[in-house]
Amino acid sequence: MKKGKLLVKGASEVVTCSGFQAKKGKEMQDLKVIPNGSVVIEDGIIKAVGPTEEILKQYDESQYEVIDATGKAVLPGFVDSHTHLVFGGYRAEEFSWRLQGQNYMEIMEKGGGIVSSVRSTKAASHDELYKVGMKRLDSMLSFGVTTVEGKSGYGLDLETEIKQLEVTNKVNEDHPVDVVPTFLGAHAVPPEYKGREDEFIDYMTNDVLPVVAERKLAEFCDIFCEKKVFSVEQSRRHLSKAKELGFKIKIHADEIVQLGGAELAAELGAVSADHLLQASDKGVADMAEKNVVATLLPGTAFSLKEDFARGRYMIDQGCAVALATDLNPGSCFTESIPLIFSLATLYMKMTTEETITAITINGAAAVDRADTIGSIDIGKKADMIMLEFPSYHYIPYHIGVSTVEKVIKNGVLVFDKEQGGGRLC
Ligand SMILES: N=CN[C@@H](CCC(=O)O)C(=O)O
Ligand SMILES: [Zn+2]
Repeated sequence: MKKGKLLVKGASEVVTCSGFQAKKGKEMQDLKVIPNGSVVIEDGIIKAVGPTEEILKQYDESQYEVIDATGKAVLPGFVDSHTHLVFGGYRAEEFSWRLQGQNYMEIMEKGGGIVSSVRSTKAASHDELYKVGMKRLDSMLSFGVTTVEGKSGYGLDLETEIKQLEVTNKVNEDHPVDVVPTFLGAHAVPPEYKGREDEFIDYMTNDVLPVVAERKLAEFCDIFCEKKVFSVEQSRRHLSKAKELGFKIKIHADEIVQLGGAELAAELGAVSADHLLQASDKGVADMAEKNVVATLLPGTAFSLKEDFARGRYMIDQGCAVALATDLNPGSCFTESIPLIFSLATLYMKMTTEETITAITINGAAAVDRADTIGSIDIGKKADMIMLEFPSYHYIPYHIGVSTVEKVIKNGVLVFDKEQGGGRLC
């Protein structure tokens, strides 16, 4: 009777990240590591975790399929809590323009940037978007990601926003990685609405948002609150309606200019505020007080050659910090978790422990799932990774390279470098 019963046995360390809510400030440092540990899984759920000796006394290993984790570290699956997963086309030329000195907003103002991806996403079929979405999820899985958030926002009209969200929901159904859908219809002002930003927000708020709610296509609503994009007042209006309709809230906040997005996130009870390169001291204090997860995206700052968000300061002020890739076709085209580890530890003054917390339990909190994923705790989904190495310290140490050997999703082995390194089901 082994079906659905898995024993991950004798890991040199089980990095549990134990907890059922976001870790704030100093709590981020404590990974609650069990040396020489084992994990018992039944029907996709963690049934027991503890020192191997104790687990083997309580559970008869002959009743389980066994993964031998001797000499390997086991951690919760990573949660990439901010991505623009489904988009059509690419913008490689913009990368070279940026190398030549043009900045992100200049490119956006001359018709490149987000609206360029809007054109390609409108032109792409459902099937084309599905294929690239699945491919990107495969890549994320290989880095140990078991849950991602995926935003729309390359439609900016009813039909294309719906198409993106339908594809997001479909890849969620078909791929082992879970995808949390977010509606980001207010991602940019389309050219036909230039100078009529309020009308566009009214359209998104009154005509598109209710359809997304009615069809249950997204769990979160997000907005790009930024100078020359959407003001704090427009963001407040749009997000307040979203809340009334039952969406949870995220905000692209204080990325390029200090506009007050962090403060707005706290005022509205957002689950997370993201980017935050320019967040004010008051914004940081407000987020800490109101338990808004500060989701930092160092890959984007790196790619845009901007100063990094003040991760160290935010943690010291008692914030819960999450880290994510921000995978998107413009400002940061990467699925690379190792890159995020390098940037957070080497450039943002975050410790390895804080970085792991930021991409496990705090990532889970950023998608409002800290009660079911993000840690190795009894009763949670068995989403786990096994490294090729004996300790979590190898993750940032092996610079830019994935240290993940195996990925277990809902109690099933779905990726194994030893079996070729592709998706197994
Ligand atoms: N800053 C706004 N939105 C995206 C970038 C989207 C794009 O450039 O296509 C972000 O989170 O970085
Ligand atoms: Zn984003």
